[in-house]
Amino acid sequence: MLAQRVAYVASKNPVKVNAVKRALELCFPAVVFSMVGREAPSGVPDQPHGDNQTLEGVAAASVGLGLPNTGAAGAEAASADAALVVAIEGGVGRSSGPGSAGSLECFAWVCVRDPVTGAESTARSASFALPPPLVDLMVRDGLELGDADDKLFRRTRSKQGSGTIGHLSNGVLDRTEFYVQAAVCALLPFMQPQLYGKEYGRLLAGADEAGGEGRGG
Ligand SMILES: O=P(O)(O)OP(=O)(O)OP(=O)(O)OC[C@H]1O[C@@H](n2cnc3c(O)ncnc32)[C@H](O)[C@@H]1O
Repeated sequence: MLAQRVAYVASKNPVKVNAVKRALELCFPAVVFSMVGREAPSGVPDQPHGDNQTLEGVAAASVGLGLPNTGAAGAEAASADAALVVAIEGGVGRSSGPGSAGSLECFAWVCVRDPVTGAESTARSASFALPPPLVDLMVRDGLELGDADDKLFRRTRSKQGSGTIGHLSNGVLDRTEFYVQAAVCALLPFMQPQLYGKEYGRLLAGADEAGGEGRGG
């Protein structure tokens, strides 16, 4: 019998919930996850700028949703079935790469927390350069990337669909896939607790027990 666990995502954006679900399924094939998406305060602007602000937002969101004794959501997350809390925060920042130095690039940070042990892991996504017409709308009109994208490419709620990366890559890579890889990277310590530390081991220990019980019965 497969172990059942609840995974909390600090957003209701289906792109983020689906990306985390796919990453968890790939990383932990012996566990069946039910996903709960809830908004959690990041304490940073809707469009975070730079690595520091984006990281600050993703860390705050994962704590706000998952820590025990932070209200009903926290208590629930601390229950035996609660496996992990995952937050993803998209950010933009100045690129330092040759050829694109000074232009804006888009990236995300992912933070994964075990709400019981407090073990935490973060990873940064890949990044891509934003084209000048999009940057103009963001800088001149103060729009967040998703709104600038909708306006420039005449789309609706693009941030809940293929995202800017989906449009720019002609569908080669969509926002969900873009986040799946980053989420897998953030999950590595939870997959290899014998290498990263026993505080990351609760999920697998629980899954092994449930799998063992199932095989025995
Ligand atoms: O509901 P929440 O969780 O806030 O989801 P969001 O999509 O609004 O929140 P983020 O803070 O993660 O994203 C910041 C902005 O980056 C935008 N964005 C659009 N396409 C993107 C892409 O392909 N990759 C990363 N960010 C993208 C997104 O639409 C937002 O306007």
